Amino acid sequence: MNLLRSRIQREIISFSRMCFLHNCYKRFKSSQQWLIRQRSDPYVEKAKIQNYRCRSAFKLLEMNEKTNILQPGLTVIDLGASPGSWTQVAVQKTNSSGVDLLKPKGTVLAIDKLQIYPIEGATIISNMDFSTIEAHNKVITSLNGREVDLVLSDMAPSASGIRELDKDRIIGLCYMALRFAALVTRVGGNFLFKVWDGKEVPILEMDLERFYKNIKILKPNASRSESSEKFILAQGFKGIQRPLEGGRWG
Ligand SMILES: C[S@@+](CC[C@H](N)C(=O)[O-])C[C@H]1O[C@@H](n2cnc3c(N)ncnc32)[C@H](O)[C@@H]1O
Repeated sequence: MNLLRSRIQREIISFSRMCFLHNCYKRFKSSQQWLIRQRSDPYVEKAKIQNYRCRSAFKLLEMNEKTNILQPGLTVIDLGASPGSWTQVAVQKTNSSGVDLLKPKGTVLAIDKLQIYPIEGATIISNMDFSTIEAHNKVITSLNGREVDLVLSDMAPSASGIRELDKDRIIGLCYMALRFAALVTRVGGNFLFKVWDGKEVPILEMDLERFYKNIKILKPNASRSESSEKFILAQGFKGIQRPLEGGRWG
């Protein structure tokens, strides 16, 4: 009996070792592929040259080129902003330059659960998980009563390796961003956010139609074709009844 038990224990240990080694190999392989892809990616090089913190800047630049959602003078919130390339683009586009010099300055507020190093012209809220009430209150306080023209969300959960679970998690982040956008956006304002395509996306699009006049799906060239990532632009916020101070609704 004892012999059998120790044999089973040995088998379990060697199986665990095999799984551990297999996982190490998978991680090594995927980090090698990541390195190769980064080296041959023209957007990585362009981001370095143009001083953007990462290649994602070109996704927003391209989507803005098509839709003109970023204009001088706008108030913009950037959710899941670290390392900060979308915030850099938002600051550039909402602040006047050249012929727009007479237009008012924009306001950009960026938040992430990770560190965001300072970006001139933006208010940064680092190391704060947006799924907490404290984070929502902090953003609302920083807005100082100003209504928001545009909410951006490039938030993405850390990959668990289980695709369906990750897709569900990003949908959770999208609904959280939508609820917040509905609280702070002015009537007519816009909401641009990232999803990973999946069975929940059509339901999300239907929910968006209750709050926004126009829904567009965008897949910029800078978004890798093999990625299920796509962006949804919801335009023309219809407005909701918001709670007044003291808990009444108005
Ligand atoms: C793809 S990155 C954003 C890149 C950014 N748009 C840029 O251009 O630099 C996704 C970010 O979402 C953030 N994120 C995910 N869940 C979050 C949460 N609950 N609260 C705040 N940030 C979150 C991650 O920390 C990560 O930095």
